[in-house]
Amino acid sequence: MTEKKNIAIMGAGLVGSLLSLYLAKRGHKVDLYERRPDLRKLGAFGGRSINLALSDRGWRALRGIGIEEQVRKVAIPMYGRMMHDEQGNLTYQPYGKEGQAIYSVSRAGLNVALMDISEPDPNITYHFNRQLLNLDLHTNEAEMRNTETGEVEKLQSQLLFGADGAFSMVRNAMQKTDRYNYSQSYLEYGYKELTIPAAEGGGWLLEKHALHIWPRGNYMMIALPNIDGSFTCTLFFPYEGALSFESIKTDTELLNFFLEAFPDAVPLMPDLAEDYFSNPIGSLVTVKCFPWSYQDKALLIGDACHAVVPFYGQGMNAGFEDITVLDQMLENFDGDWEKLFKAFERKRKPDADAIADLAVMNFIEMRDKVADPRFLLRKKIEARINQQYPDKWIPLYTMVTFTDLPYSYALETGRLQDEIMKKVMKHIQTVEDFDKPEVQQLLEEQIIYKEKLKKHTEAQGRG
Ligand SMILES: Cc1cc2nc3c(=O)[nH]c(=O)nc-3n(C[C@H](O)[C@H](O)[C@H](O)COP(=O)(O)OP(=O)(O)OC[C@H]3O[C@@H](n4cnc5c(N)ncnc54)[C@H](O)[C@@H]3O)c2cc1C
Ligand SMILES: NC(=O)C1=CN([C@@H]2O[C@H](COP(=O)(O)OP(=O)(O)OC[C@H]3O[C@@H](n4cnc5c(N)ncnc54)[C@H](OP(=O)(O)O)[C@@H]3O)[C@@H](O)[C@H]2O)C=CC1
Ligand SMILES: Nc1ccccc1C(=O)C[C@H](N)C(=O)O
Repeated sequence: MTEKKNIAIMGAGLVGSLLSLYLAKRGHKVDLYERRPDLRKLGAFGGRSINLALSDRGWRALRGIGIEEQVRKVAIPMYGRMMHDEQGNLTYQPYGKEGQAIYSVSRAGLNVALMDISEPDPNITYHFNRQLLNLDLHTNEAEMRNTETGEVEKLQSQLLFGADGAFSMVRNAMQKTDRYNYSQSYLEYGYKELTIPAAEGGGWLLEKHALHIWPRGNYMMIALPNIDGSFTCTLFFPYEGALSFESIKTDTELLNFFLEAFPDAVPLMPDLAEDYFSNPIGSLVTVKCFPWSYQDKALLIGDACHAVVPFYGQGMNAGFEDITVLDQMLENFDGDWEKLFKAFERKRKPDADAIADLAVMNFIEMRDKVADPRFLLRKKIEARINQQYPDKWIPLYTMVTFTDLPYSYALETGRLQDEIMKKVMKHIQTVEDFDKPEVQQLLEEQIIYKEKLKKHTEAQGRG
């Protein structure tokens, strides 16, 4: 039996709260330190409703701790994308096969559910209003500020997890160690959250089982449904330039821009100007770093070691998958934490890098390509290929969203499939063209080639 540890988790966000349950399940004593106040005492979570898309990787981690069904009750399935053009015309693209969906959940609601389920565990203690200021990695001595009193306290733990998000202080401490690799890259875009309220008397003003997109080439707005009937909209917009956060300064400029760009949304957004001018602009950053651990003392997890831009809706899902992977490794654990941390970071780093790249690629798909009929035709053709070769061809979006195939495998296979799709699409003008003998023959050849390449790569990997 391995020794039970006193573990400190910095950050009681989505990943920290879920991680506490997995560690306590194995008998460890867990203390969580969160710089914000207890969300549950803020009443309606500060008034704003911000949601996230939860998909298979996230569900798997919730299932592992027995909380899947509870979350499903308040999750809204979104079966596809609903595109809105400049005239208000709608086009629909399913995410996967019938029944496959990504689920809109309230960020605060999920965090609260995780806290509510973990707090009664005698091995788990939450400490709110405690901000990590400094960490000495050699001793694991942390300097914590009580944000209510301003007092600074010292804290000692045997093991420490950094689940403190994209701007992690635990990572900050690691960055000061020898030969530490770190990069951060900001997009020239920011985001602003806006609202479409519920219909009078209740209900949703747009189709509730879809993720809505207003793709406009250089920028876009999206909307995800909430259970109270409202939608949270997010405008992804350049910081600077002719049409940008910088260029829109007055209510009139804002309304004129929205009437031109999103005319069908304007009548649904009575608080547009108030939301727009009072809500902050969020920045969009990719953070890559390595290693993720320090000796047998500390490990980063979630956004703290791999913050990705939100366009694939995978940031939290990837963080939750970190926990599933770590838990699998703990199953055969021999008590050597340093070895475990090293194995974990080696396994997850290529996948974290892959989802970071995929997320940037999906921004271009969402803001631009989805408005192109050729792109939508291509998606239909890919669905037909998947039907015809179910075990040889899985669309990239499906691999990322509806399977637990490693993100790095999905990225690599997706690139190969993209090459093949380009060749196939040269022969296709309508869905019916898919059945033409020349298309079928080309596809057959390409699938054989792809399978050979896969076997070759696998053999190399083994060698
Ligand atoms: C606009 C937007 C949309 C997104 N949409 C999706 C989506 O649809 N699907 C998806 O899977 N992901 C999405 N994400 C990503 C997702 O929000 C993150 O991946 C996820 O929140 C990461 O969880 P985490 O617990 O690692 O970090 P966080 O949720 O940031 O939690 C970190 C916690 O640590 C606390 N903390 C920070 N510093 C300190 C400190 N010094 N001391 C103590 N505590 C500290 C913070 O207060 C916070 O509570 C989106 C992100 C953005 C910005
Ligand atoms: N990958 C991405 O592009 C982004 C990811 N996220 C992730 O979303 C989750 C929650 O988002 P949310 O609650 O809105 O988080 P916030 O945007 O509120 O960020 C939390 C805190 O981080 C600090 N912070 C914010 N932006 C920066 C910055 N550019 N540089 C340094 N510090 C910054 C701020 O602290 P202070 O006030 O003390 O300065 C802020 O209060 C987090 O996981 C975060 O990791 C959030 C934004 C972008
Ligand atoms: N949750 C998000 C937040 C911001 C931007 C995109 C999403 C998505 O989920 C996009 C979805 N995966 C899509 O490809 O249509």
